[in-house]
Amino acid sequence: MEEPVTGAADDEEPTHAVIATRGLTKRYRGGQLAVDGLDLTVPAGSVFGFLGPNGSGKTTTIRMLMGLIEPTSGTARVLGRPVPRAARAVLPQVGALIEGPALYGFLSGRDNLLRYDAADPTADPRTRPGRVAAALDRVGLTAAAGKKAKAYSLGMRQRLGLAAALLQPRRLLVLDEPTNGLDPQGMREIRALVRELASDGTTVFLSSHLLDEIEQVCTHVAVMTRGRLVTQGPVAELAAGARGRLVVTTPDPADAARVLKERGATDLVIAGDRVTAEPPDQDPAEVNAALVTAGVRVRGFGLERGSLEDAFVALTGEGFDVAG
Ligand SMILES: Nc1ncnc2c1ncn2[C@@H]1O[C@H](COP(=O)(O)OP(=O)(O)OP(=O)(O)O)[C@@H](O)[C@H]1O
Repeated sequence: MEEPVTGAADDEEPTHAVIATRGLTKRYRGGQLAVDGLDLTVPAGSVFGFLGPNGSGKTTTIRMLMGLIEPTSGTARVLGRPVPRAARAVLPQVGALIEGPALYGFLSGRDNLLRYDAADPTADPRTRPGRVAAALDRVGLTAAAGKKAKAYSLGMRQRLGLAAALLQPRRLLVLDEPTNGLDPQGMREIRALVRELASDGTTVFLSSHLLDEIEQVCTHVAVMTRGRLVTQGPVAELAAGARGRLVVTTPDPADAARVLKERGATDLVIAGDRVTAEPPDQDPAEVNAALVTAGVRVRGFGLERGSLEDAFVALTGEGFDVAG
């Protein structure tokens, strides 16, 4: 019954991967290819952002990882075990917040958690009140614990959902769009909470369609578009990869491009009086001097700061706020 953790197929698996998928694919019955050959590697201890516009396949992936739907093909491992096959063994170690928490509005926040905890057959009833109090404290809801959940703001509901996910110690938290629909204050609270949880060593996998959210809280990112993985890796590396495009503004763009090319700049683009390029590996001051020496009239010279957004646009060739 138990799947061996090691085996031929595991040899290539990075030992610290908390989530690893290989060729994971989901085609829905209607024919929609929602996830297409996904190879995802989520390192232990990371705050991993799963970034993509609406309809890019994030929720479908998460549902496969949580054993809620079967992949059409490919494999997925969570905490080293195959899902959905070993889902029952794995999922108790995973806290999940998917598509908003299911709460009873007529019950208080505390009573919701007590009910939640009671539904877990492994949870000792004698230690229940302590567990619930600790979870409420963790998400900052102690003062509001006696209020009915229907009187909670959306942000408070999300926090209560997180508290439910945190009743047991978890090695992995999976959060599907945890700040969706929240006001800026609610977003800040959830982000702070995610950072705090991660600092305790819990791996957090969160999906988002918000670039700046990923930049603010995540150590790693995978970028999805139309069911396909475009790239994945540390956020800093990705943003750095997009950094430092050279921008020269000049009435002599053709001459500028020639000089830049001679100096080793690549990927030159001329647009009106703007020449942009991947800068050569030398002091920008030298490049500027070379332009001036060659008689190029330089109005502006600089290196653009790269962002994850630049990386995304460069990788996908599209703006970010596109639907489906
Ligand atoms: N149950 C389903 N049956 C058929 N198609 C589906 C189903 N669920 C999702 N899809 C389609 O699969 C694609 C991926 O959807 P998915 O919900 O995984 O994307 P997403 O990135 O999570 O987007 P969102 O943020 O809008 O939820 C979309 O084109 C969607 O219309």
